[in-house]
Amino acid sequence: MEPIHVVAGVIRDVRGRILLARRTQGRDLAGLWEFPGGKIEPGETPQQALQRELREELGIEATVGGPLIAVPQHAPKALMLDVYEIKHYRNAPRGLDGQALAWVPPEKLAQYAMPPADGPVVAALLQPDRLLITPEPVDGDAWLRALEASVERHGIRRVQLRAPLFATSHPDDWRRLVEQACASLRGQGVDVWINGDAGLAREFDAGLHLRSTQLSSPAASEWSGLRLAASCHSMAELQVAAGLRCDFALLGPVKETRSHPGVVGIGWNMFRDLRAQVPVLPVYALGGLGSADIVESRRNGAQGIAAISAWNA
Ligand SMILES: Nc1nc2c([nH]c(=O)n2[C@H]2C[C@H](O)[C@@H](COP(=O)(O)OP(=O)(O)OP(=O)(O)O)O2)c(=O)[nH]1
Ligand SMILES: [Mg+2]
Repeated sequence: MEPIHVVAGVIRDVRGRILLARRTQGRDLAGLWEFPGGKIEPGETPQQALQRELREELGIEATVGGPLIAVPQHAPKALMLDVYEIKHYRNAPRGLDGQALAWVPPEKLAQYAMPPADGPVVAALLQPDRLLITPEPVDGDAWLRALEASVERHGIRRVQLRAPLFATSHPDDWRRLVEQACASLRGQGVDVWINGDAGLAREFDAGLHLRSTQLSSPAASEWSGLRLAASCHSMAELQVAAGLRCDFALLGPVKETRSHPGVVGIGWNMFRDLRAQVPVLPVYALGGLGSADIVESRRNGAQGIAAISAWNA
């Protein structure tokens, strides 16, 4: 069955607060808060449908801006939640269907109970659209300098420290590099994640990025109290990541990568289908992708892209 195409708008006031509407009684998802909008009718473009919905529900005349994210959802209802920024609007929004309205500071959005497909929308508004994954160090000091330069130059706000080979062969050197990287990246305002090692994540107060192999036998007690993220290659792994309440997951490879020549990617259609099985969870696309792919990733329901080599320069 074709998914229902729903359009919704991110409407802001002069203080940067975002408008949520509460679904009225007697409809599905009653009582939950949502971005104002509704179903596209035959013959309408998404922009036309959104203008109409905002006029009907709020009494505003809106100019629809750029797309934010299109979240595919498989169950309980097959739908595509297609969200746009609203650039300008005339008139003050009113709840014309009797729905309650709330102007919510972005950092408080998570306090409102929303439908599952809104999880990735809120994440798209609040969390970085790029995740830098470090390469293996050859020379530790050069690795650290290159990491700092890359973060600075490309405005990166989320980093995964990953070097499975070096961490195994030089554990003490790796620990020292992680300590230094955590200190300096935090000074640059970066959200830091450590690959695989719960002890280091705890010691340096970073998030723990789980390898896909760690998802097959989750060590929930060892990970308790840590922020978690996970690398996934299948629906089963994504479901474990969602069950662990990971902040986000990585899914790929979407395209063939330099590090794995000959391994064919899953492509965007498969990415979208897998992503649709795990509402709520923000998912970065990984594998052969760079900044130029962010817009396409968002059209396929991704938080953005993760890459080892895209921002090394
Ligand atoms: N508008 C909106 N709908 C959402 C959001 N998240 C989410 O899962 N949905 C779902 C709920 C519904 O199943 C569907 C929207 O359908 P709806 O019933 O509100 O559609 P509508 O405004 O055209 O109203 P109706 O006349 O058909 O009742 O999308 C969201 O943030 N905003
Ligand atoms: Mg509606």
